[in-house]
Amino acid sequence: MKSGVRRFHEQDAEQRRQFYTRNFSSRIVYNSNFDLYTGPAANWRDTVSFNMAPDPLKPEQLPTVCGEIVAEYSAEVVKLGDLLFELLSEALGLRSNYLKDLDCGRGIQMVCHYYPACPQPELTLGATKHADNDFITVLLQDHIGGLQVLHQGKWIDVPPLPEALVINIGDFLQLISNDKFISVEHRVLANSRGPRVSVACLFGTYLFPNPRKYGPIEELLSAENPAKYRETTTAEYVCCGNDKGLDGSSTLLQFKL
Ligand SMILES: O=C(O)CCC(=O)C(=O)O
Ligand SMILES: [Fe+2]
Repeated sequence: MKSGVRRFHEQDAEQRRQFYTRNFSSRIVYNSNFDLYTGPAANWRDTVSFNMAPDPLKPEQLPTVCGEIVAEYSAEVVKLGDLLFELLSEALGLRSNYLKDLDCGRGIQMVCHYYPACPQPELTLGATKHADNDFITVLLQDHIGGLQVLHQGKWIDVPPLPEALVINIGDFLQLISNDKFISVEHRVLANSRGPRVSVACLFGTYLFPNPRKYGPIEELLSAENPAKYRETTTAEYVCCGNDKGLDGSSTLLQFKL
C-alpha cells in the first residue's frame, strides 16, 4: 500500500494532473493542503484521497499505478472497522452492534499523504495540530516517523512499528460518546530524510447522503452526565472543519452546549 502511494505521487505531473481538484465532494481528490486558502499556514505535504465506502471505486476508476492495491487495502480496512466498532461499543457498555447500527463504519475516506524531504524542517510542519473529523482513523505510516500525539500538554512521538496500524479516536466519536472517548490531537513533523508516506482511512459518512443527526448517545446520559454537545450531521461537522482549516483549534468547541 505504501509503495502504491509513493508510485502515485512520484509519477509525472501529467498523470497526476487529471486527479487535481479542490472540490471536496469529488470521489478522488488530489491537491496540496486542502486548506491552502483558509488555513493560517501551508504544510509540507501533498495528498490524494479516495472515497472507498460504502460504494467502493473500482480499480479501473482509480489511478493505474495504485488502483488494485487501493481497492484491496480499503476492503480490508472496512472489515477491520467492523471489529473495532464492536470493541468500542462494548467498551462503552453498549451492545456490540450499537456503533455499527449508527453507520459509524459505513463510509471511509482513504487519505494518502506524501511528505517530501524538507530542506529546513524546523521552519514548517508536515501536518499542523488537529484531531480528525471522523469516528475513528486507521493510520498506516512508513518507517520515517514524525507523527506525534499531544498527551498532558506534551508532544509525544509515535514511532513507526513495522506491520502496525495506529487507531485514532476522532471528534465525532468524542461527540457521540459525550466525552467518554476523547479524540487525539496529533501533528506530523517535517523531515529532511523523506519522502514520508502515510495512509489515513477516515471512518465517517461525509460523501454519501446521510441525514442522520448524531448527538450524545442517550444510553450514556444521566442527570449527573447531561449531553455536552448539540446534535449535528457528519456533513455539517466536516464542512465546519474544512472551512476552518488546520488552524490548531478544535472543531468540537463549536458544537458544545
Ligand atoms: O501522516 C500521518 O501520520 C497523519 C495524517 C493525519 O493526521 C491525517 O490524515 O489526518
Ligand atoms: Fe489526522
